[in-house]
Amino acid sequence: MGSIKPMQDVEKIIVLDFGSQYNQLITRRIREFGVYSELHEHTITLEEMKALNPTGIILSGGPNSVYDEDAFRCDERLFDMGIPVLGICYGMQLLSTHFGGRVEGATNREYGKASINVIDNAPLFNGTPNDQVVWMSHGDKVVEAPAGFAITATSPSCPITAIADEARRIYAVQFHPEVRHSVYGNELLRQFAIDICGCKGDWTMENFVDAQVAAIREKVGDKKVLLALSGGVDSSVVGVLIHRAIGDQLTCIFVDHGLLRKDEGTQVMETLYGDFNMNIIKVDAKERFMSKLAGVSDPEKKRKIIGNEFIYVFDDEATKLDGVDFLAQGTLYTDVIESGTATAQTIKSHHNVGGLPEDMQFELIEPLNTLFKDEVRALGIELGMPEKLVWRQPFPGPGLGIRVLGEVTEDKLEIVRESDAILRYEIAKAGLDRDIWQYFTCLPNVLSVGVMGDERTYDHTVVVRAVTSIDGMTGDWARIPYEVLEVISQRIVNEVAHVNRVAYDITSKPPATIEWE
Ligand SMILES: Nc1ncnc2c1ncn2[C@@H]1O[C@H](COP(=O)(O)OP(=O)(O)OP(=O)(O)O)[C@@H](O)[C@H]1O
Ligand SMILES: O=c1[nH]c(=O)c2[nH+]cn([C@@H]3O[C@H](COP(=O)(O)O)[C@@H](O)[C@H]3O)c2[nH]1
Ligand SMILES: NC(=O)CC[C@H](N)C(=O)O
Ligand SMILES: [Mg+2]
Repeated sequence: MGSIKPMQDVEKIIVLDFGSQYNQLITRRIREFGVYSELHEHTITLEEMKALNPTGIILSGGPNSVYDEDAFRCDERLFDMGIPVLGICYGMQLLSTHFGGRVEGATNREYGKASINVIDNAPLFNGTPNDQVVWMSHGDKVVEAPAGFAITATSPSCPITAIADEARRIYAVQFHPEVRHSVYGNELLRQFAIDICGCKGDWTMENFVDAQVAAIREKVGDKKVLLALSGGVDSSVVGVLIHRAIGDQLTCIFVDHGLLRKDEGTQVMETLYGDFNMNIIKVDAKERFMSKLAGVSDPEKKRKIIGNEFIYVFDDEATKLDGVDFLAQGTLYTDVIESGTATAQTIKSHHNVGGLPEDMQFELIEPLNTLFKDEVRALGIELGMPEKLVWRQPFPGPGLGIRVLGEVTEDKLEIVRESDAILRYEIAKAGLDRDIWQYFTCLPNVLSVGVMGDERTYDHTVVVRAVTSIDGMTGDWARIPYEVLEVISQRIVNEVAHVNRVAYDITSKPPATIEWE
């Protein structure tokens, strides 16, 4: 995952991805207490793992049963590296069978909170009570612990809840410590990283900046880098980071694809020119994007067309500059996971990951692709960036192209652009812009009957979407006060032509996603 391996010399825990929905939470919980952690595919080889120089390894949960023919496995030599290993759920079942234990399908699936009993002085559970509540999500279970392993926790429904081989420093738990419902889960992960692996816990965003700057310098040498700069948080942070590393070898390209919000093109250029001393080129690519999108209504097709066209624009700019080998993007971990990986299903193809053309010539530099949005914001503050930029709400690369549902036309874009501008104005006026994670309007392409000035209308519905979230992975609909909603609705219907109805989306993520396409 990712093209740059910057953190060679930093103490770190590697999490192997066996497809659990929660595996990304493991890495971020560990980073939260000062130990760098990254997620890697379970197919990683011993040689690749050694190159990462990990201090400990965690095997994540996953949907497979260990005895399935095509169940995900890992390079078994990883167990002989002599560094501590922690198996979680599927990870426990996998390492148990590897060491000669036995796993069976349980008669009942166990899903939700469970009370477990920990033996006295059990490693991993140090300092936590013997009776504790954890969060389980499994169908199979270990029914015979492997030789050399002690059973360190039990529960009525899962007698072998945790095991440990202290001599080999191999540990496993059937429950999910990374999920907040496991009351002492964080403690357990901390014990593993700090006490068992011996990490110092002194990793900070400052170390991250230093390591990334050094790695970017080494990788780029005297070549040139193009940065896809949107004016959003992620690519601006990448811009400052790369500029710190290689100065004028960096050129930023801001693409106006005709799918930007009202006045965004001019605002981005003013802010970025004003605040940073970087080379920025604005490319007017409206015609080429709109002509490629004409007649296309399938959301995944639209995303891929937009992702491809971005790269073709960068290609054209690169040939003008000569000697550009690298393309930098502000890709986050969320973009990677939602676009689908070897183990995770594609939810939607983010233009900058799943939407890239197969014949792309550039080598990618994506220093943020292991981080979550809130971590990137912390990084922006660490880099001394202005708060107004760091706290900007996210805006997706495909822009209004995925907020006009179905075919994108100029008329429909205009409705979204104008209604979105009203929404943003009113949210800021009500002082809610920092509390709500993301807020926008979209056009579902639904016409309905209304009455305006005694006349029948048959016009568009605009949907207001506003969510609270920490990292965009999950979210809840924002409880905007009725008075504010009322003003928003009135203004949109009165001021935006061809709108006679405003609806408010009250769905959380999951089951919905934040954007409608
Ligand atoms: N209009 C654009 N011009 C150039 N690059 C873009 C544009 N829109 C998106 N990108 C590239 O795609 C990446 C992903 O977009 P995304 O919206 O997730 O990040 P961002 O715009 O940097 O931050 P934010 O999430 O705050 O909007 C960006 O980091 C940037 O590299
Ligand atoms: O740069 C981007 N390119 C994309 O293709 C893309 N799709 C969704 N998003 C943003 O990602 C976050 C999660 O969105 P969803 O809940 O809709 O999947 C939200 O913040 C979305 O706005 C994108 N950002
Ligand atoms: N969450 C998990 O890792 C589940 C592991 C395995 N699929 C089971 O059902 O037991
Ligand atoms: Mg953006």
